[in-house]
Amino acid sequence: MKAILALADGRVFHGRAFGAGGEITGEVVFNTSMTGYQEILTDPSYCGEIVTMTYPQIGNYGINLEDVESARPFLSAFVVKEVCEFPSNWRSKMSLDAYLKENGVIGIQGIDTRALVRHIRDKGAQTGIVSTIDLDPESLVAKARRAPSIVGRDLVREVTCSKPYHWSEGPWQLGQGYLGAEQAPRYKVVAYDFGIKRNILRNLVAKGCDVTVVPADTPAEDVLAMNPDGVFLSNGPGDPEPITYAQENIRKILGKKPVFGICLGHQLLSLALGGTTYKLKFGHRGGNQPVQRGEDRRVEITAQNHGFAVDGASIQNDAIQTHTNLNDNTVEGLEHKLLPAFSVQYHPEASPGPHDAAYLFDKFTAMMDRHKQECAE
Ligand SMILES: NC(=O)CC[C@H](N)C(=O)O
Repeated sequence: MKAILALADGRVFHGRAFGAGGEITGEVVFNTSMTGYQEILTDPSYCGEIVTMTYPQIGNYGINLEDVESARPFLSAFVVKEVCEFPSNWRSKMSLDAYLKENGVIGIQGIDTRALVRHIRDKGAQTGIVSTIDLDPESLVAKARRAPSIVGRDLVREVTCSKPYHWSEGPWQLGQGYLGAEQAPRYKVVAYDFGIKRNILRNLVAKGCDVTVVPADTPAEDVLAMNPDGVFLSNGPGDPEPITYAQENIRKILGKKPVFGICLGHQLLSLALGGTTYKLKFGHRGGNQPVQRGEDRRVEITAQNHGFAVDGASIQNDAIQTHTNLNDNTVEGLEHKLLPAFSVQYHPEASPGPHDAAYLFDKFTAMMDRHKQECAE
């Protein structure tokens, strides 16, 4: 079956449908990870986005029931050069095609993804449409132009949990699957779910945290009433600016409890501090982004997935820029000058991606230890 991907600026790509049929709009972005398509499909941060994989063949190891980062895929559509029809892996339970069909996600293959990515890099990420129903390029471009932009929309409400829940699953081990907590938890953490990835929760459990996940709009008063040792701000989709309720809650928690933010959490923390964010030309998505830690100039290869960034100058009175992206010098990490709060724009939990930044979870527990001690004195 034929399918078309059309961009708002008029560029059109013809391909073949896989997964579910239909029509959907979204911000067209690309991810440079060579593996990890399951984790990418189920990362709620991709809500509202049409994701293109730069790796040319996707689906080789099929779909298993373990490598998921949330309950289901949240992205709008999936764009690939070639889908592997005969997956091979001992954990595989079904093909990528069958998985996308089951979850109602539209796929398009046979696309010259190199040409598409070069176009996005030159012209910028923009709204697009994928359709298996309407195959008229002009009509599709017109629909893409009319579709809402990702800027200014609250997508967090579409992915956050509806009620609080407790998380106790730890990291995965070969032959054993996901482990439980190895030790009695030493820290009580409340994690704001703006679209949280499970591997963040697993990393927190591995470091001795007892984690309660709460909906994105949970009032700060309710979180503080739980008396946690620390508050975690998760990743999540879309533009951080319209998520004003989260910024207000973070402002009320700052200084009272240690705070650690990742990706959208980092952007929301910066906005809560009075900083500003802006949309990057085409974002950072992949498992090979070089980031330098200012303190000792150590370079980490990081996993990333974001289209917005923090303006460093806007927060320099309150926070130190701890990490910098070596590709484009954008802000990758912050630490408050006086209060126990820090955040990174990238994904230390990886999944998929390199584990160079896993030390940040220890930084959070060390911060909670220090704060506990200071409160006891
Ligand atoms: N992974 C994330 O949390 C992404 C943050 C935000 N949605 C962005 O695109 O910049």
